[in-house]
Amino acid sequence: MQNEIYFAGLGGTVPDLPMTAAGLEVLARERLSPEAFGYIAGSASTERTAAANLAAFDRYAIVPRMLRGTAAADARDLSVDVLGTRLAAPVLTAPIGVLELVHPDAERAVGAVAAELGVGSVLSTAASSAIEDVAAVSGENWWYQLYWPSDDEVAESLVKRATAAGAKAIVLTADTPGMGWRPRDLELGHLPFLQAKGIANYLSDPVFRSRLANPPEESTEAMQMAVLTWVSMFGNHAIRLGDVARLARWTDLPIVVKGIVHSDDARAVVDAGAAGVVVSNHGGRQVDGAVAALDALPDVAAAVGDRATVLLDSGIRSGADVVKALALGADAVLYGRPWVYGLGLAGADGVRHALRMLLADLDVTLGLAGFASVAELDRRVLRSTLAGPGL
Ligand SMILES: Cc1cc2nc3c(=O)[nH]c(=O)nc-3n(C[C@H](O)[C@H](O)[C@H](O)COP(=O)(O)O)c2cc1C
Ligand SMILES: O=C(O)C(=O)c1ccccc1
Repeated sequence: MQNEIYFAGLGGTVPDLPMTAAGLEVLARERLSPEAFGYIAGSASTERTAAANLAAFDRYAIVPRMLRGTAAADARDLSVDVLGTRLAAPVLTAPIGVLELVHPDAERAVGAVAAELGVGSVLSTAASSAIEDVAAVSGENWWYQLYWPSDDEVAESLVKRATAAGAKAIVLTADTPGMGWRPRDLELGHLPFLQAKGIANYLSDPVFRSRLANPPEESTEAMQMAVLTWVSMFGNHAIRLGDVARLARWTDLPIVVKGIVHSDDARAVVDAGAAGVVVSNHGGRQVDGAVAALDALPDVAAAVGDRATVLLDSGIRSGADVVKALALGADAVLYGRPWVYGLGLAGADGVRHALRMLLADLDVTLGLAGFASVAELDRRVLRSTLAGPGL
């Protein structure tokens, strides 16, 4: 039944939201403030890497198989085990910072809906709510994303708080030692990271607070000083491979390095102790002109083999996109912008809508393509649309 996953628990009603990721973006452009929309939709410079991320999926086509008895919903299994985390589908919500710019329920809505649907969530360091508050509603399967501040003691404190709060993995984002060149934010004169909306994890951190002359709650000026203190420690160009091992001394959790697109880097971080990598170019928001994430995936997957878990983000918009990423070597994907538009349009309901759309589309696509489980997907499922006849 086409809509089983989508309608489960909805009582058969269709929310008043578009049924595609592209449709959500169009509606978000109409309804959200220009600042919020520009922040989400914007990428680095000419935004050609953001476009390349989507175009890369068009260079592969799924070749459906027939008469295999897999089109019935109860014949299918989308579940996966990633780093000891059992997920109902190979999907986690990507870490997205400053979500209060979009909706007051921010990451609490995202964590709760992901848990309700049995998928994972990754909480950003630049979140609008404190780690412990998000953990309280996010169920079991959430990971913590670390932007390693230039103050190591603050970094250590954040990691230890996330570990104590029940995170199942630490995701070290390697591609953002500083912010990319983002024309949309610059044109609006609006720098989201200068807002007090993305520093809840710092304001709630005892080590960070010890760096401030005055409690931020005391006055507008004290809050501004807190924001500037955060900005001064956000960028950290000094992080190196050896820091992966240092991070591992602060926590027993598996470490995943996010933002890997070169196979040498993938091999090196796994040698340095990472249990996983996220093949990602940050949705094209960092290095414009960088390789599309999907194009980087096969080499990275080959480089790490079965030594580490491989995830992919940057361009996942549909069920077919998930099938292609898994077929090219990913164990799971991070889902980004579409649910952020959903959050902005309808809070938790919008996040649920965006996630269910992806899961239902994946379920139907997998079954109609002739596969009973995501574990069956490999390169033979696809053909290159560039390669001419044959597989
Ligand atoms: C508005 C926005 C904020 C983001 N904030 C973070 C963040 O705080 N930490 C992080 O590791 N990645 C962050 N990312 C990158 C995402 O985790 C993910 O890599 C990216 O959104 C994937 O691209 P896609 O959404 O186009 O599929 C952000 C992305 C967007 C669009
Ligand atoms: O905008 C981003 O991509 C991002 O990663 C970020 C980092 C810090 C604060 C807000 C967003």
